[in-house]
Amino acid sequence: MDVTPPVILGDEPGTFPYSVLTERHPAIIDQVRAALPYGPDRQAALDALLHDCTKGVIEPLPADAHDRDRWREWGTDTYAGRPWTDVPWLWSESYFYRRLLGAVGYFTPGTWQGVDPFRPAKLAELDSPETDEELSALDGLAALSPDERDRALLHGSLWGNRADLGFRLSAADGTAASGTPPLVADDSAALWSLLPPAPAAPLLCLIADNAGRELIPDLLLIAHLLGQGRVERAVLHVKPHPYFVSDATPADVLDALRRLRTAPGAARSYGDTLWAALTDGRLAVRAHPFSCAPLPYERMPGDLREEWARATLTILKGDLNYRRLVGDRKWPPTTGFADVTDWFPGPVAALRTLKSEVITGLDAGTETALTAAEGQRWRTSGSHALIQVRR
Ligand SMILES: O=P(O)(O)OC[C@@]1(O)O[C@H](CO)[C@@H](O)[C@@H]1O
Repeated sequence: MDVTPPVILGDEPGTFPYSVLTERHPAIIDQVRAALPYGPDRQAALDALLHDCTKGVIEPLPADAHDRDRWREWGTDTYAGRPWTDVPWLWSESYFYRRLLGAVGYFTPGTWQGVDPFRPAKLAELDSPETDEELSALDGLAALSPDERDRALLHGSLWGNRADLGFRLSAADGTAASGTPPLVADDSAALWSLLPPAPAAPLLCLIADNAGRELIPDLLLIAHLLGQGRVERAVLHVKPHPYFVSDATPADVLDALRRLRTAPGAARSYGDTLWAALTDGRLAVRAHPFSCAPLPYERMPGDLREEWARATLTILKGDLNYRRLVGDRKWPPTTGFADVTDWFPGPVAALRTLKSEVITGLDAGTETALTAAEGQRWRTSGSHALIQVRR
């Protein structure tokens, strides 16, 4: 008997996925219109997308789209003609961002080719006083014990996942929740045991999520692990094009590096470490097309499978990567994390704040306590976090 629970759709009014499709996506279209002075042709394309994604059905990509065939393989042949709310939520969200980039002319020769519609918001965050504060806090790390420093940098990367610009559009007061309650699952001991101080792990892969205030602590963690000799080589996976509002692209990596190297104090030396690691090849940045695929990682192509099989550890950051890792399904929360990730080609860790319904690997007591205190809100509020590891 097949006991795999159903994939999450966006078809139930009152649920978080439904609100993303019917409220968040229109709000993102407005945000994009306000961010850059798109001309009448682009405004009309955005009008058409707004109509399509709220009142229309899924349309295939135009015949001349460079990635039309890729998207046919990824699902447009199956889902074209269906309402956006009736297909897997993971798929419809991802397709929305592809269509948005099409509407603003990101892929077509002309003024807007290659212009990230989310860049103004990303830069504002990167240059904010909050980022200044986070960078100056690095000066205090030298006074900590090695274990405390490890923990501070790991938790910096974990909680950096709250800094998600798309998520803030939906947070009740426009900001993500503050405070850091205990983790709902914490396998950090297993994570550190995979990355002992010696011998150095030959390869760490980190699959990044958001730019700005999440990417900076991700880079700091990588610099720390390289600097400590826990890791010989690291590959940072980012998105090949703008995605889910604030997801990191190669351009965002360069912006983050610039931010670190122009900061005073310890931040600058972390930036210098990263610069040196990039130039001598100990750190590589990769932007694979599958990073923007609307599919679970279980369907990863052979080259990624091969790389992640070689890695001592692959760390996946954030909510969307978690959904893609465990499958965006209605798992009972106590389903074993190791059971749903047993197909992953090597040891894998998830560092995630909880921003959507899907969850695995909780113990029954934790689930009961969270639900008693908050109803189901703990699943989506972004105020809880986890570190889960499968060796
Ligand atoms: O992956 P991230 O940045 O942590 O979160 C992405 C997110 O904001 O977008 C989705 C809803 O659009 C949810 O999975 C989640 O809330």
